[in-house]
Formats: sequence, C-alpha cells, structure tokens
Amino acid sequence: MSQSDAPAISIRNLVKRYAPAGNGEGKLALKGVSLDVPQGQIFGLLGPNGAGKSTMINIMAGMVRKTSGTVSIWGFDIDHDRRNASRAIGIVPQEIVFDPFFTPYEVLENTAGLYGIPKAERLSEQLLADVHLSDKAKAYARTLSGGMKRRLLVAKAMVHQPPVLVLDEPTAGVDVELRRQLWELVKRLNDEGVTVVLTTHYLEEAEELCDRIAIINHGELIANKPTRELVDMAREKIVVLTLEKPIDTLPGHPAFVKCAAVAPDIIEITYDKDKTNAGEILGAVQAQGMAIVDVTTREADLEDVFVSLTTQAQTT
Ligand SMILES: Nc1ncnc2c1ncn2[C@@H]1O[C@H](COP(=O)(O)OP(=O)(O)OP(=O)(O)O)[C@@H](O)[C@H]1O
Repeated sequence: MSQSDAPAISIRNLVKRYAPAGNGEGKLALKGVSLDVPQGQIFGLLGPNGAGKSTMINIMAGMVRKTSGTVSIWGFDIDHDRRNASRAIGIVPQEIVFDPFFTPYEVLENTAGLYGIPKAERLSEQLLADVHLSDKAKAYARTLSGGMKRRLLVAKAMVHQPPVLVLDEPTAGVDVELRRQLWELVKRLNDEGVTVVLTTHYLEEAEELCDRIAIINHGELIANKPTRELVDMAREKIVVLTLEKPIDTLPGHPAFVKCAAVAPDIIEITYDKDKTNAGEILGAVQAQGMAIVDVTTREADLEDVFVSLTTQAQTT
C-alpha cells in the first residue's frame, strides 16, 4: 500500500498497563486495541469514563509510553520515527492549559518556535483568523472566554500544519452555541483535508460530525463502524409518558422491552424500534385505561448502543 492511501493512523494490538501505585498489577487501560483511521475522515472515539480514550490519545501524542503494540501516524511509527510521527499530528487536549500572561499571538509563535518553524514561515496571523481570534491577537490569554480559549487550542494544534488533528473531548461541559461553533471549525478543517479524530461522550455530537465511530469499553474495542450503521445498532427507543393520574400498577404489553415508573404519574417504556413504533406503544397504554397527558421520546444514546452491543454479543 502506498502512503497516499495508507490509513492516517494505524494501531495494532495496543496494550497499556499503568504502573501500580502500590503493590498489585497496575491498571490495564488498553487490552490489545487494533484500529485504522482512514485518511480524510472525521473519526469518533467513544466510550464511557475510564474506557481508555485519553490513554490512546496520550500514547499518540508521546505523553504516555505504551506497554506493547504498534502505532503509526501518517505512516510513521511512533517508536522508530517519533519526530515525523509528532509532526504529522496536532493534539487538542482536554484541559485548557495556557500561560495566562501570553497573548494568543505569542502562544502560537512560541509553539511554532518549539517546532523549529522559521519566523518567515509561521502562520500565526492566518491561524488566528481561521479560528476567529484576530481581534484578540494581543489580548492576554487569561482574558479570553472559554470558547475563545478552546479555539486557540485548536489553532495551537495546527501550528505545524499536521495532516491529522486529534481533539480530546472538545465540547465537554461547553454550552450549545459554543459546541456548534466548534463543530463548524472541525468540519471546516476536515473540508480542507485534515483528518480529524475526536473523543466525545455525546452520541449526538458523534452522529453530527463523524464519518466513522469506534467504541472502546474497559480498554477493548467493541465496535468500529460507519456512523449510520452504528446508530442503527441501537435498536431500542424510549418513550416517556406523563399520565393523567398516578398509577399503582404498570401497564404491560408484549411490545414493551421494559416499563418503569420514574414518578407516580410518569412512566418510561423501552421498545424495539425494528418491531414496533411509538404510536403502538401509546395505543397499548391507552387501551389499558390510562390517559396520557404528555409524551416525550428519548433518542438512543451511547448507553443504548452499549446495551444493544452487549446484548448482541451475548446472543451471537
Ligand atoms: N496515570 C495513570 N496511572 C494509573 N492509571 C491511570 C492513569 N491514567 C489513566 N489511568 C486509568 O486507566 C483507565 C483509562 O483511563 P483514560 O483516562 O484513558 O480513560 P478515558 O476513556 O479517557 O476516560 P475519560 O473520558 O474519563 O477521560 C482508567 O481506569 C484510569 O483510571
């Protein structure tokens, strides 16, 4: 395979065991993960807290030493060609870390200096414009809003113009508007040819942005599929019904996968979207003499995908 069609990132049998704090074996954070990130995609890495996502990213970034396995970035093996591998990747960390007394312009210039980029070839002004921070170029980083700081982190990760950009939970804890802005930025960079890897807890975010999603759970890869296929695997949907009166006995029906009371007059019914629909579920409840005053549906989320995946693993 020529480099032109090689994966942007290729990971084989990646194992990480953290050194034990006291006696004992130490945490096995990655248990032999293999995956390829195709060039040109937005690739989502999903998993619950502690699944091993940051460990994987930190290994790529050279901040955590792997126990075994191989990782290559843009064809460069991180053990044998660390310098080129590092030059091929930009990392946007989870934590916002800037020296508060540097300006955004200085942050980018200093980073360019670390990469040994000559002054004449630096792109600091262009990068600030790209992330809509030109008017803050000379402001102290500490005076920037949270959203501005996150955009500056993206610009900082792109200083050396890497073909691969990795974002670790770019929108954790940010408001809806800022999340949209960051999505636009990620999409624009991807349209310009940058391969993007991002970790997120939000399935909605992964659905909106990612071409492909890998899920890791307890250090193991449990899915790696085009987004549409993965979302379709979450076969269960949930309707939340507010009833006119509190009930003593829950309604029952063969189409209900699960029925639970979340309050005396609110029930949550889980159903298999391939076998029935919300209309039939409502009809079944009404047929049991319960009047419904409000209905909301809850979309499948990451947890539902996990349930769906683990159920399948047990039945196949
Ligand atoms: N430096 C460390 N020393 C020991 N154990 C660690 C260290 N860093 C992470 N771990 C453990 O390794 C496992 C994977 O952690 P990791 O941070 O990679 O997960 P994550 O999927 O990124 O989670 P989050 O979404 O919370 O960031 C966890 O059990 C964590 O406690």
